[in-house]
Amino acid sequence: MILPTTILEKVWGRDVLPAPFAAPAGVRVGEIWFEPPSQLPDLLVKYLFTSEKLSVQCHPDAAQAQAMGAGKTGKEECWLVVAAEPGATLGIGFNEEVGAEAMRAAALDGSIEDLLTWHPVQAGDVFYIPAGTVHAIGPGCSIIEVQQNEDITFRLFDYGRDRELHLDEGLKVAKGTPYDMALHQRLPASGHATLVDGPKFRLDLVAGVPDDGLLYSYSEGLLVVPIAGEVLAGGEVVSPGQCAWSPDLASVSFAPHGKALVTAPLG
Ligand SMILES: O=P(O)(O)OC[C@H]1O[C@@H](O)[C@@H](O)[C@@H](O)[C@@H]1O
Repeated sequence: MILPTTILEKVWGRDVLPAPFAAPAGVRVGEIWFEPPSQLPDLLVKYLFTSEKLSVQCHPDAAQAQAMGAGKTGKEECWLVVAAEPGATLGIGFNEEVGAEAMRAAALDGSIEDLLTWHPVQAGDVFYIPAGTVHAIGPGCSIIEVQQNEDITFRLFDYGRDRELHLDEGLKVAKGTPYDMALHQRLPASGHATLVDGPKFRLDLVAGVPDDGLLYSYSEGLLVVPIAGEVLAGGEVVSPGQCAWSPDLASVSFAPHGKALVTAPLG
């Protein structure tokens, strides 16, 4: 079942999108969401298109979201950079440990931007972002994001834009630590790759036809996101730029030379 999309306009979005997407006239598209189906409500897949920096922000985990009355599951996310302009960077984690008071002061005067580690990126970079990680996506990126389906973002700093900040909530959950580079990887030139294996979801790159191990791992409902070539799911042709739900991986047909992401919730 191909999922319907919702387009979100963002101050940092783009009015010209890479194929196969097209922005409606006059709309600065920041995010395209694939609406989660009732059979699999826990995960949200989005494309992000950036022309400016996103806010410096963080997300709570489940316990924090519940304690704050802000949600149930919290939000962990994973980014796959599908295209990046030369010099594109993602701010993730801090260059050095930052204490809560120093972080508050840096968020208030904007110097938090300079305390972040700006990682140079290219197509194929993958970053898992645990709850509490302070981050800011930079301009010039097209990203596929897989996230827990809860829309809680605490903005710490927004470059003086006229948008709401959530400094007190954000500082309760923000970790003032460097990013753990063990959570970064690059897509291999060939072959399958497990990109995320918990705690909240699993995400794999399927290159060509999945092996038995992968079929076993995805024996229940999943989302499939073709990135090169089409797949067949539930009798529908699913193309790059689309996302489909399937009751299991065995019901999806992959082209021998195609590439697709598959993802399913864990726990
Ligand atoms: O608060 P802004 O800058 O609009 O960014 C909001 C966006 O941030 C990204 O890092 C992701 O977490 C997206 O899921 C989220 O929608």
